[in-house]
Amino acid sequence: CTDTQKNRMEEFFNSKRAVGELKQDDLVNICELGQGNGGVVWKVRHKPTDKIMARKLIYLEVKPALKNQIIRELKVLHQCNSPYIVGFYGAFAVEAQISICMEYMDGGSLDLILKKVMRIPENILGRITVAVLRGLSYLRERHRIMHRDIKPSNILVNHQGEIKLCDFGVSAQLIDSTALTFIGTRSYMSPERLEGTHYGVMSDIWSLGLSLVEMAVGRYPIPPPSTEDVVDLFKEDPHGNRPRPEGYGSYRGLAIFELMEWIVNEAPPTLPRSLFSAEFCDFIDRCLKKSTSERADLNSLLNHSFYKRYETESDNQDVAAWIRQVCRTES
Ligand SMILES: CC1(C)CNC(=O)c2sc(Nc3ccc(I)cc3F)c(C(=O)N[C@@H]3CCCNC3)c2C1
Ligand SMILES: [Mg+2]
Repeated sequence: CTDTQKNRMEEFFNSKRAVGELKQDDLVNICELGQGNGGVVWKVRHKPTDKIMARKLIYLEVKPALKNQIIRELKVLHQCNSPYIVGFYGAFAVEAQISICMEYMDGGSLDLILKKVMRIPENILGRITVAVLRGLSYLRERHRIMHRDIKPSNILVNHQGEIKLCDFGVSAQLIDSTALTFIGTRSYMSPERLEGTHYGVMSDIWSLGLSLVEMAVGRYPIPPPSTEDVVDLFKEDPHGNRPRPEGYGSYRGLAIFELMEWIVNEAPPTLPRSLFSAEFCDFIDRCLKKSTSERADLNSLLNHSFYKRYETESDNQDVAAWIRQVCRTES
């Protein structure tokens, strides 16, 4: 943890103390930030403190007892304090709506960023990898939980160049019951999880690998684009700065079930060696091993040359500059 990171967390902690107990009537909607599967997120202002927050609304048709248990368990999020985890202000329920109020990340989520640019450059993907692995390590070491929903839309960035995780499940036993209701994008799920066998943090590693390939190539990587397709993508714009043309990379492929079958039965996607560094290609191959016994675990990835190349950066200025540039080309 660098001094800057410590100061920022101290700052957040103080602003959180000023907010105190969150109440529905204290929040004013500013604009909608996104619609996920089973949840919508609003940019809101907390009137008593004028703080800007992100408020996630989740519609959960469950018995009041279960709803109160979820709210109680969400309080664990007050203990999740890390430079790589989105800050948490509090959670409350009004009728069947659960509200989770969190730090507003003004760069948005990586799925929305990816819609603006053709692809995310390898050096930025390296910094994203460092943040995700450190976030996963924090959750495992300090809270003994895995994320369960690693994908570009759950990795958020801001103009300070910070990269943080959100939407991880803290109320474990409720997750699986509710996860079935939030079918959503099971397409980031690992083969073992799709097969319904037991899964663990190794499943998060698969999801990280798949997310990195999607952000590197610019489209969901299953079924894999032919190497020619990928080379064409890069020929058009090697630096991937141009906003993508309409329909580019939009996923017209397999239906969700065929997709799940493909993930379980076919070979995993790989990165073309001609377009990415050997370390990045190797890192991806180790994340996307279908068998969990062959797949790299968190600790070995924290010692991988691709991670090592980017973990030394102490400030976030490279990412901050890139976010500014991307947000300037407002598409
Ligand atoms: C069931 C649930 C609401 C309660 N238990 C849960 O434990 C959670 S927690 C949590 N979110 C969350 C987590 C950390 C931060 I920081 C911010 C957050 F919004 C979520 C959450 O949002 N889940 C969404 C529901 C829609 C489909 N995608 C996953 C949950 C799940
Ligand atoms: Mg989400």
